[in-house]
Amino acid sequence: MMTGGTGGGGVHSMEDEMAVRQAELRASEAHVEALEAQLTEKSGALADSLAHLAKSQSRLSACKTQLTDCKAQLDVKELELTTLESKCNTLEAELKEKDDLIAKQDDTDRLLVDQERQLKQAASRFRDLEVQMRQQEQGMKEVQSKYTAEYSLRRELHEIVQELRGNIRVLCRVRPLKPAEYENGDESSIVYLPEECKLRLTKYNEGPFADMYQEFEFDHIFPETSSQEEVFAAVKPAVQSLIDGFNVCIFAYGQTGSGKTFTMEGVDDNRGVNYRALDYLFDVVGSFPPTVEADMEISMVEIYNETVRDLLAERPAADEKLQALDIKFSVKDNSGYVVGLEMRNIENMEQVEGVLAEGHSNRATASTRMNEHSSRSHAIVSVFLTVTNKLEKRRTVSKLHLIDLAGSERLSKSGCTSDDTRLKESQAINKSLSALAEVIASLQRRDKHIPYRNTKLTFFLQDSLGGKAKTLMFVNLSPHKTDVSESLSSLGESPPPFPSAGL
Ligand SMILES: Nc1ncnc2c1ncn2[C@@H]1O[C@H](COP(=O)(O)OP(=O)(O)OP(=O)(O)O)[C@@H](O)[C@H]1O
Repeated sequence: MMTGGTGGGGVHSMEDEMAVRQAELRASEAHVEALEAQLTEKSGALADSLAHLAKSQSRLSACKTQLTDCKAQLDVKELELTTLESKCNTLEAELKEKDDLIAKQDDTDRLLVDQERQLKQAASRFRDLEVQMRQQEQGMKEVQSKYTAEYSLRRELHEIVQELRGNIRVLCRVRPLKPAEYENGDESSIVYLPEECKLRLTKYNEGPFADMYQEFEFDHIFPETSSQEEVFAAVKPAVQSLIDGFNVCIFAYGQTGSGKTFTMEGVDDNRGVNYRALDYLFDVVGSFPPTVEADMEISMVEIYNETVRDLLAERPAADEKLQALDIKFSVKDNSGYVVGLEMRNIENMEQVEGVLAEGHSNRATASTRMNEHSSRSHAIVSVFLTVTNKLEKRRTVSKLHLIDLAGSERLSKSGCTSDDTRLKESQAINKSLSALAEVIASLQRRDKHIPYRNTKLTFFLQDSLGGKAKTLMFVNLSPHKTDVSESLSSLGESPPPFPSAGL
């Protein structure tokens, strides 16, 4: 642009400046071009870089996928590894168990070898023992046959002796006077023994008939001084008969207080027939050879007023009476038997003591007046013996009845007839004692019919009275003068027709 003052010179400077500016423009354009060229270059480079990046990213993503796959595979492998490890552990444990088993098996094998060796030794020892046993068996057979021969001989001899003596033996035992009977120093006894088996009973002590006496004969008489041992010695053969297979009855008969219970049971420190018989039985049975076996059972009954009571039965209540039992007939034994009778197995004297004590205590509880009751009832202890000879395959069963009879006093003595209980008791006792006497008498007469069934006592004892059975009767006597009537009565005689002088 031209200004007024300067004319032509301002155009030039403007042209110059324009030229400068153009030159600058051109330079700038050239620079822009250069920059553009650079930009294009850079853009190309960037595009390359981007393409490279895209490639790299795609490679990365492929790598990542690969990595995920690898990881998944790794997990699977890890799982497999864990399973394998656990399998490995199990196998290791199994292996250890197998090792232990093998070790044990080795021990067992060693033990087996050892046991085999021991077994061989035992077998050889067994063979030796067998030989020894056969020899001993042979020896034993010889001993057994000797024993059997000796036993039969002894049995035969015993039988002959018993037959000579008779199957019913009557023995008399006189008890000593009791201190209370020594009246005013009077120690005289009405019993005198002129001979071993003869007894003389003084009927009157003084006065016109002082010399009167009556004599009685027995198979044996035991005077006042006889001991329980001496009495048992006479009973032993009867007990032996039991072992030989015969039934045996041992009775004690006599008035109350004449010594029946003392003879049969005895006292604590001086036992009687019952205990001594059982003691003897255990001795004999204990000496049997091993081929002979014995089994013993015991029962205990009481017969009171024709009622049988089992003294070993369980009492319904502590203070109640024992139940009455029935006697029925057994065709097999041809005898009466008590239905439901309690039998106790006995193997030694301690058991016997226990059973008999139990029976006595039952008898005592059953009565309010024990002493009177026991005098007025029959007590029967029965022993059942079974002997089995295993070699001879023979078995014998025999019974021993030990009977403490009720007091035999006559009605007039036993009390006033107005007492109903006493009267009934006396009648029952009289009935059974006379039935027993009748049975024994008919046996001695060898009657065809023996009246066993008349009373419970004879019915119960049927198979042990008569036939081959042995009976032993003790007649117990009091030596005191006030008992003379009863003593005569016990001996089967009528009492003196009038009161004895001095009594
Ligand atoms: N041989 C004897 N030696 C010594 N004492 C005896 C003898 N016999 C009997 N006694 C005694 O005489 C008393 C009566 O005897 P025991 O009781 O045996 O008579 P019992 O006939 O059985 O009488 P019960 O019929 O009343 O039972 C008892 O004290 C008893 O100890």
